[in-house]
Amino acid sequence: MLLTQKKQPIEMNSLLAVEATALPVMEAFYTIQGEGAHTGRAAYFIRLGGCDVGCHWCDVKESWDAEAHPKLSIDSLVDGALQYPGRMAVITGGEPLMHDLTELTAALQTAGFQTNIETSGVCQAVTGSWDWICFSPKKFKKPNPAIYDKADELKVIIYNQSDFAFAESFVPYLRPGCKLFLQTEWSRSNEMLPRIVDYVKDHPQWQISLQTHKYLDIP
Ligand SMILES: C[S@@+](CC[C@H](N)C(=O)[O-])C[C@H]1O[C@@H](n2cnc3c(N)ncnc32)[C@H](O)[C@@H]1O
Ligand SMILES: Nc1nc2[nH]cc(C(=O)O)c2c(=O)[nH]1
Ligand code: SF4
Ligand SMILES: [Mg+2]
Repeated sequence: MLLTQKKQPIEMNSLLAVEATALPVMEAFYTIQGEGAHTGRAAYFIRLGGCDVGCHWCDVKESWDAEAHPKLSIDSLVDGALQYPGRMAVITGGEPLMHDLTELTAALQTAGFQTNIETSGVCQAVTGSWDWICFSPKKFKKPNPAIYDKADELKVIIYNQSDFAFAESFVPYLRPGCKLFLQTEWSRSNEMLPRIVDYVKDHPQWQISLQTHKYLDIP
């Protein structure tokens, strides 16, 4: 009886250790946020594996298969971020909300990081504690409306003319003050950027977001 009582906590501890979250990580790197409201700020990016949205123009298709990427512990991810002076972390993917991000964001915030996410909003639930949510909805899979009143920034990719109406369709559901960005799909820049310029001049509640890291030739 005594033995059983003594052993139990040890078994519980080892069980907890086994269950501690690890996440599939395609890459993690320190760079400059190239897009949206925080453009130009130093940031540590953590790109998680796994996405089933299927955007045909996605610029990081290698991220889609979660199984193709090693699972890393939360501790090692936070340690990696702490190697650099910036204290803004951007969690992206793949579709990061495919994973439960409660532990990762808690650990990053405890370590002093601002937690930002790039998401299509396609998810069962919006997990994690976020200082900034960039919601980038896609026509290819409907977002979970749970993201609407949490988004700080709406960033819609403009591939063709119908994407302007798609972008506007989300506005009524967002919080007042949510920033509104239009970003050209990279390969369609020559055709769509002049149209985005005209659109923003006519609809000044919107701003242009460019993938400035691609012009700068940085990750
Ligand atoms: C690669 S996605 C990962 C995060 C999440 N799955 C999403 O789509 O928001 C990061 C950002 O890059 C944008 N993006 C992806 N491919 C792009 C492209 N070819 N041109 C412009 N933006 C692109 C996405 O819309 C999103 O805002
Ligand atoms: N520099 C840089 N800024 C970014 N902003 C969003 C990105 C992403 O892929 O989520 C991204 C990226 O891949 N690189
Ligand atoms: S949702 Fe994001 S990661 Fe997934 S395919 Fe679309 S752009 Fe790529
Ligand atoms: Mg990118």
